Amino acid sequence: TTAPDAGNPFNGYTIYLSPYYADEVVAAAAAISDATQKAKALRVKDIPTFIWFDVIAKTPQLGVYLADADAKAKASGEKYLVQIVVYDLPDRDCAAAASNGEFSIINNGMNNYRRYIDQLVAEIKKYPDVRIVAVIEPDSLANLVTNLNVAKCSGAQDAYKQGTTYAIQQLNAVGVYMYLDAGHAGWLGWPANLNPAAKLFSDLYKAAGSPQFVRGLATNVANYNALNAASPDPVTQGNPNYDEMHYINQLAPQLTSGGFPAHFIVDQGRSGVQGLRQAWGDWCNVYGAGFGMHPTLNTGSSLIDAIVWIKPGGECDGTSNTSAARYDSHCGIASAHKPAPEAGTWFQAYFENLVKNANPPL
Ligand SMILES: O=[N+]([O-])c1ccc(O[C@@H]2O[C@H](CO)[C@@H](O[C@@H]3O[C@H](CO)[C@@H](O[C@@H]4O[C@H](CO)[C@@H](O)[C@H](O)[C@H]4O)[C@H](O)[C@H]3O)[C@H](O)[C@H]2O)cc1
Ligand SMILES: [Mg+2]
Repeated sequence: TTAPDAGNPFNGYTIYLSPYYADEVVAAAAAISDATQKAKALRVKDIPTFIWFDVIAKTPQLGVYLADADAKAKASGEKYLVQIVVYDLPDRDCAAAASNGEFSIINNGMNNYRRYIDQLVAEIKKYPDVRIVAVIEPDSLANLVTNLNVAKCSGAQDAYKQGTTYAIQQLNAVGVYMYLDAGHAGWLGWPANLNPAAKLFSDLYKAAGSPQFVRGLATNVANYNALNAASPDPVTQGNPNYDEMHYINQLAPQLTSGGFPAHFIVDQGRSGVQGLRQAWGDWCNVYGAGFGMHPTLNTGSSLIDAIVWIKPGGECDGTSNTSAARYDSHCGIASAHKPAPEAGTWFQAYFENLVKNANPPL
């Protein structure tokens, strides 16, 4: 694979359903006694989400999924696309505690990260007929825009830049279509953050050699913002970019003029209900959230390739156990659903609420 297809990489492709998430959903539905809710829950297993590679031990599993997608493609005559999240930088999630990862900079982190990327690439090379869309490193570059005052983030600055650069260059060489994580309207969408964000993204993109398969940015990953809010959520007060569409419309021209003609994908997996948060910065297991707009290419904007579900609804954002090593206070606040298990593990009560509160209804 030398050059990307022009236009929207999702066009004409069948999205591969994560068996991992489907299994979680089937088990969750089995635990729901109400017949109506159980039926609604089961519908979620047929909605495509992104598969998160949050530990190096999961990298061989990518080959299993690619082989499965390849077989399904050959059996059906359809073209298959697998959605993944690359998420294993050393000193990960530097401004929070809930999703701290396995690698640390001081403990050979950069070598371990390159090994992680190399192992993903080795699996990808085996299945050239399966298209891959990858979200690159949620919460990494966004933290370099707003949190250099946090020691762990300023200490991780070089690692995040070198790591994401290595990732996009290596994945570009094997034809993976990529969207860099770009926080959300309530993070980088504040007017004061827009230009610094655009500069960081376009500088990194150009320094990496403008990799052709880097299609643009992913927004609202694991967050709750509306794509198009009917009216501004009160917590957005002070920010004219009160939803993802406003954020994208303001950011895109700054990226283009910076030499990065970006398109976007927007996570709506947990955006069905607005007006839930006490503060816009509340990000952990926000209570009352619902599954949102279903994945579609009918986005209403030429800037947005697809509405997607990136954070798999029902997988926890972080533990509420105050004595846990990865306890983050954001998971203990009023708007956080408690008690909550460790980040990434199944949060049954939360999933049941996502089903109940889904908008559009399941
Ligand atoms: O009135 N004004 O003019 C004005 C101007 C600027 C203001 O400051 C802005 O305030 C914003 C909050 O409103 C801050 O945004 C929050 O930043 C946090 C990281 O620091 C993010 O947390 C991450 O969330 C991820 C999931 O999204 C988690 O996976 C991850 O673990 C977790 O760490 C929150 O989402 C995000 O909402 C901005 O930094 C800050 O610059 C405020 C007012
Ligand atoms: Mg997180």
